[in-house]
Amino acid sequence: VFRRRRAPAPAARRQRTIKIRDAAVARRALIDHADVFSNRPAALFAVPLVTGLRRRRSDNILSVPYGSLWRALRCNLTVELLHPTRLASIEPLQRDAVESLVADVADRSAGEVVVVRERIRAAVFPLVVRLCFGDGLGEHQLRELQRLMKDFVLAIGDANRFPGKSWPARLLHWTRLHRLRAFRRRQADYFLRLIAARRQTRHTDDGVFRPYVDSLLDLRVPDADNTCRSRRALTDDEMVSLVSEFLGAGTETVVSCVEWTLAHLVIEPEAQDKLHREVIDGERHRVMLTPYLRAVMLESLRLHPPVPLVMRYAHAASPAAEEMTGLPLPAGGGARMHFMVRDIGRDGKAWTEPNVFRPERFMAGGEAEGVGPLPGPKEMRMMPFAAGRRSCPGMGIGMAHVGLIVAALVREFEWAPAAAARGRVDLTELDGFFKTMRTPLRARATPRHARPRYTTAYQVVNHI
Ligand code: HEM
Repeated sequence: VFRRRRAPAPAARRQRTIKIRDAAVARRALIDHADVFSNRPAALFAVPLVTGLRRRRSDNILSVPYGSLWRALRCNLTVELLHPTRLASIEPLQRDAVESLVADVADRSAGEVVVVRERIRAAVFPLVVRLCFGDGLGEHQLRELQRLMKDFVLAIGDANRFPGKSWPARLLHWTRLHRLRAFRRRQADYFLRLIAARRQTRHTDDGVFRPYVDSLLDLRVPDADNTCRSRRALTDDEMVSLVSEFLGAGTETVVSCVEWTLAHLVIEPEAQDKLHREVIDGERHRVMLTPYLRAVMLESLRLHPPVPLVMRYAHAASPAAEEMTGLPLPAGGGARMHFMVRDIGRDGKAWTEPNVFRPERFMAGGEAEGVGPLPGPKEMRMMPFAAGRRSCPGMGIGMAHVGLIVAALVREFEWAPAAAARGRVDLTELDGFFKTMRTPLRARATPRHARPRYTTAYQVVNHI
């Protein structure tokens, strides 16, 4: 029996993954050597399977290589929607979402168990859809969008488990492949129909803010030669990927962060009481992001960053990369860098009792006084929104959404574990597309007032 020997993989194709758990090393790479560490690996997910395209990258901000196209897309999102000066115009939409959430929970009979994740998603998703498409989508369209986004997350998971991209694998699993591609077509068709409708109506909309899709329709990005000499409109594929990214990133990160935060407040009634007192007091002074609320959110993000792993691709040719990691990178091959966000936030060398939920560490006089959601100019202790040029542009709006929701839920209800859980909350993490709770949080919400007081007069634009 003859078996052909396998030729060793050429050096240029061999890739090595380096895991980084040290905040100082991560800071040096992502901030000091940003030129080297501003690209993600080409195949973040099994993109060709999900997109059905003969491309290795998707077309969204997260995936495009560092360069003029990325700059144009990111700048558009930031300037048009996420910049702190835009938060004031988004506030009425946030308030609608919070009011509908409070009404939704209050509608349940006192003491009824609430599956927290489902209720939060039901309030946040319509908000994100309004930010994306503006007003005017009906209940039916909203439900269809929600179903597509749920299927999208499942499709990514399925594609990542796909047994290979070779032709035999494709033939053997053609039904799965067919399903994935059909899904992508369905998603694209539906998004493009909504985008086309928006193209017709956007000039007659006198809303206070400009939805994301309007800005994408007007955007002109650098042409294929990657210089800024000629510009073009976005393709349909790009529009679909960007809308999908906006709906997914804008919803699931916030849902995950609120669920984890509430889980800790359910376990620790003293922290919940303290937060309740402070929220009431803050309301009197028309301040939303009070110090303890901010501390609770940061502590939750430190322990449970919704994106637990940040990936980068560093080219081998760079001496900076070698110097930074202290590891010889494979000649010609480059290396994948995995920045372990969750491990950095729980590093025993940087944090006392790192696995304990203790918001006080972020308060005045605490060990992490002055630490914020993004790394400071000199020191980095945690990175829930990553760091450097490709850090999260949605940090401000994400923190504002989470803060408003947590404040309203604690102001209106007293939260306790579901009786069936015998007072226990399972904090086991599930590694998926985002880091979520393995068992969705189920809690009892007892109204604190005879009738919920939905309307608030917060100033959202507030020191995040
Ligand atoms: C609590 C909320 C959020 C958290 C914890 C979070 C976290 C992150 C992290 C860690 C990254 C970096 C990923 C990497 O480098 O591989 C990221 C990137 C990104 N996030 Fe967020 N995010 C949140 C909310 C949002 C929101 C609300 C939006 C938009 C509406 C958003 C849009 C994006 C985009 C477009 C990127 C890619 C940036 C780039 O490559 O330049 N995120 N986010």
